[in-house]
Amino acid sequence: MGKNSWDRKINGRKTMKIFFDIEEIEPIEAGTSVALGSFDGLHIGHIEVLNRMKRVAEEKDLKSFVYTFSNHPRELLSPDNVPPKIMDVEEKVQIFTRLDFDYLALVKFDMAQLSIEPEVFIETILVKLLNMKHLTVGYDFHFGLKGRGDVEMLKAFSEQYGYTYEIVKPIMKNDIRVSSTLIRELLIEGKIEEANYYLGRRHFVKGVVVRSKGLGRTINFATANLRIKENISTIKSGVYITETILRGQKYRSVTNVGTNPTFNQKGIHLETHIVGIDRDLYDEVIEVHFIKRLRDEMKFNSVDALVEAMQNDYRSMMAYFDAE
Ligand SMILES: Cc1cc2nc3c(=O)[nH]c(=O)nc-3n(C[C@H](O)[C@H](O)[C@H](O)COP(=O)(O)O)c2cc1C
Ligand SMILES: Nc1ncnc2c1ncn2[C@@H]1O[C@H](COP(=O)(O)OP(=O)(O)O)[C@@H](O)[C@H]1O
Repeated sequence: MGKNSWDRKINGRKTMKIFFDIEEIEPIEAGTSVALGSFDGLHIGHIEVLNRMKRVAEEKDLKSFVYTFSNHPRELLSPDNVPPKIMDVEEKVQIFTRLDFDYLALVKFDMAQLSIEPEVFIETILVKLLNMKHLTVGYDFHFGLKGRGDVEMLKAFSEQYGYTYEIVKPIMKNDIRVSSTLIRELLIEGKIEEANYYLGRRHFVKGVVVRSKGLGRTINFATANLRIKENISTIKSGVYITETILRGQKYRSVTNVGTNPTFNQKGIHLETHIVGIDRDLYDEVIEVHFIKRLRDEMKFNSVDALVEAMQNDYRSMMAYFDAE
């Protein structure tokens, strides 16, 4: 196994092999059914592409292969206009692992990827390296130098290189085209229920619990603080009803995303109070799943007023779950 690749194991069963670098990809004798895309957010449109790719892999006895990126191509293309990420590599890996493919390549989108001629990408990466026999992509996928590669080019080369293809049409819901941009906007506006609807699942943030100032315990409201992650700022500040997964168990929780203005703090962070937990969680990994937004984060005049508001949030959260 290469230095950067992982073998994911679930219940001892070997499942998905992950490559973090093109150099790590090994020859795949059996041939592959490939899904190609950025897949930020992994919404219902992406899931459709991935499911169709997997179905063909099963039908044609090919290996299922997801080729995606660990960063957004726009970080190189237009650094001043990089969309906030819906999810980072940690969350992507989490969902891909659940979907269970044979191979996942999380390629860093660098100068080499940016400057590759699309025809060369098809020949050297898809055909030669991945031994691609079938390709599934979304209707608007672009690749290679200046984004010149598109579905028409992929179709045009299929006969010469001996692969079949399927182009997946946009998924529509309520006359709205589901896209990463749509979901990003909904999260930024705090419309979590709508975002979840188009994601086909609950938006979540996964991370390590870090030590903070220890104020939570002094107000009898311990909160697990996540290590700062870039994609936290994609969610509008405020208080949310959430469900937290810790060591595979689900817990009710109430979460604040914001800067804690009452304590004049800086920088956006995410902290959650988990029901039924009364122990140290430092260094543990938790997943916070967003369900409903309760209110804006506010600057209170006193700690007492803040505590009262937090107790109110707690009661709203408990009432929500009791009614479920
Ligand atoms: C449910 C909930 C609601 C919160 N609402 C606010 C708020 O409106 N304004 C604010 O300044 N901080 C808010 N906070 C953050 C608290 O100020 C924070 O939990 C406290 O400062 C303890 O921080 P520490 O864990 O970093 O010690 C909220 C936290 C929770 C869990
Ligand atoms: N119910 C709970 N929800 C969240 N964290 C809890 C809970 N009970 C205990 N903890 C632990 O207490 C810590 C939070 O206490 P707090 O005083 O807010 O400290 P800090 O400022 O370091 O976050 C969490 O990181 C976790 O280790």
